[in-house]
Amino acid sequence: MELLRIKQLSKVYGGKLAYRALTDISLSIEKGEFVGIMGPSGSGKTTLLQLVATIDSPTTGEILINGSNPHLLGKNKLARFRRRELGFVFQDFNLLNTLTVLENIVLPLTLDGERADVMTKKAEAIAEKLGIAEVLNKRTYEISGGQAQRAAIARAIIHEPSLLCADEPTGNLDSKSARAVMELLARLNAEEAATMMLVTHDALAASYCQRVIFIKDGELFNELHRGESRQAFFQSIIDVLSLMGGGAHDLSSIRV
Ligand SMILES: Nc1ncnc2c1ncn2[C@@H]1O[C@H](COP(=O)(O)OP(=O)(O)OP(=O)(O)O)[C@@H](O)[C@H]1O
Repeated sequence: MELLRIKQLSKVYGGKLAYRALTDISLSIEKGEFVGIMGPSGSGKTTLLQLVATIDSPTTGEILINGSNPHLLGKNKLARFRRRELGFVFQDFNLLNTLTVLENIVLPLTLDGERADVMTKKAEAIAEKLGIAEVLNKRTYEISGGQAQRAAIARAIIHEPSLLCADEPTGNLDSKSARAVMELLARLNAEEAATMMLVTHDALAASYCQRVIFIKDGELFNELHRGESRQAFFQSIIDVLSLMGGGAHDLSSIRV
């Protein structure tokens, strides 16, 4: 079943000098798929994710999530759609540092008026699964980057969104924590059938996806499907990146 369909999407940023960031992108993502978006710096990856995440709106073209176009919703309905149907994970975690880890994780449910005991139970179950049960009562500045990103992932999935949007989720992590976060996302994808769209410039992170879509200068460039081996997939990703001139040379020595 198709979860996301993007039809002839284009984005032109306004301002004194108009800039065409995306041109005529069409693609679809099946329910339960884990898809990576890669491309050189400035190719339009974040723009694409922000349009899908309804953070920004397209200049032309259409985005359908579960068959409906969120960009046609009014302000209040859009806010509710975003809160219920989407989950977000960012490079800098975006946790609120005045709150505990537990309070951060239950935030999406708080906004929807869920009962406190129900929220705590859900948060504890998720924290257990994500290996952060022991830091639930800590403040966000008392935990490691890897734990912070796992807390952000817990917050992003606690309301079981239709689509998890992640923008460089491993960008601020050391390689060991980055790998742990990617293994976690892959496990959530496999076990919970969570649909995920991940923007990254990190070939190792992308190798955990089932499919990687490459964009260059705002246009679709190529697409790779993962076979049996993640290591072989990683190598194919590196090959496409170097074909694109994506600065893959500094990645080729990474251990996979
Ligand atoms: N709000 C904006 N106004 C004008 N131009 C923008 C805006 N946001 C992004 N751009 C431009 O659009 C292009 C695509 O940007 P985008 O952030 O989507 O690229 P990216 O592939 O995510 O890059 P990176 O890997 O460096 O994060 C860039 O040239 C950028 O300068």
